[in-house]
Amino acid sequence: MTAGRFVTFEGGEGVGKSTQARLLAAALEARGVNVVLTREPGGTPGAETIRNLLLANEGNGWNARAEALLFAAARSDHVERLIRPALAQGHWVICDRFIDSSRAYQGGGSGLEDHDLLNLHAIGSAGLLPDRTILIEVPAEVTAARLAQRDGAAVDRIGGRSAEYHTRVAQAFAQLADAGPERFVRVDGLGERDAIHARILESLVAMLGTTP
Ligand SMILES: Nc1ncnc2c1ncn2[C@@H]1O[C@H](COP(=O)(O)OP(=O)(O)OP(=O)(O)O)[C@@H](O)[C@H]1O
Ligand SMILES: Cc1cn([C@H]2C[C@H](O)[C@@H](COP(=O)(O)O)O2)c(=O)[nH]c1=O
Repeated sequence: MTAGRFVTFEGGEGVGKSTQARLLAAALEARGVNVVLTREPGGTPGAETIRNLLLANEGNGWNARAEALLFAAARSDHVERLIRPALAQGHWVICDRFIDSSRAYQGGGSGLEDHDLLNLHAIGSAGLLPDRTILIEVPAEVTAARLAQRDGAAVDRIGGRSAEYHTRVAQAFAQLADAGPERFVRVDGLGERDAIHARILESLVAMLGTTP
């Protein structure tokens, strides 16, 4: 049996990651590919519990290092119990956020060092990296309107941070993509959902071994 493929979606809040992850999963399943669609933080019962600890607005929250440790712990459980077994069975794993979110949010946004975050990932998840990472980029004023329509006034602990914080996150994502063109694909998330989906599928043709 061939090993599966691991594709992640990254980007700021409301850029369309979940929408595009679902469209990609459906397109792959229609081609007969076994797909596991999952998300971070979360994807296993333990990691979903940690998600609630991280994102709930109740309580005092976490300092940046504690936050990074909690994301790494959630990821460790997710990788060990869901992602690696699925890949070993030849499934494609499509994950809505992964290690690059820690590098962009806890690194770019909160100021932790990239090598420290990669060390945590080495300890927690043996450094597993995706085969392909789709970075979706949308201007902040557009995502603000989308999120207002989707969530109203509700924001979680990290989504509710300042505009400056989220600008640093977006810049960090762009820098990661520029530094890793062999893994990252940068996708313009403006426009029709289906047109964006078509561009993403096109970028995965070589991995699929067929035309889109
Ligand atoms: N291309 C698009 N054009 C307009 N609206 C879109 C587009 N793609 C997604 N949306 C809408 O924007 C909102 C955010 O999309 P989605 O939930 O997929 O983003 P996300 O990046 O996963 O967000 P978050 O990080 O907050 O979970 C949703 O209401 C979705 O229906
Ligand atoms: C994996 C991961 C996530 N985050 C942040 C990014 C978002 O604000 C939330 C997740 O919410 P979503 O609606 O599911 O996108 O968590 C982070 O800061 N660091 C991470 O590693």
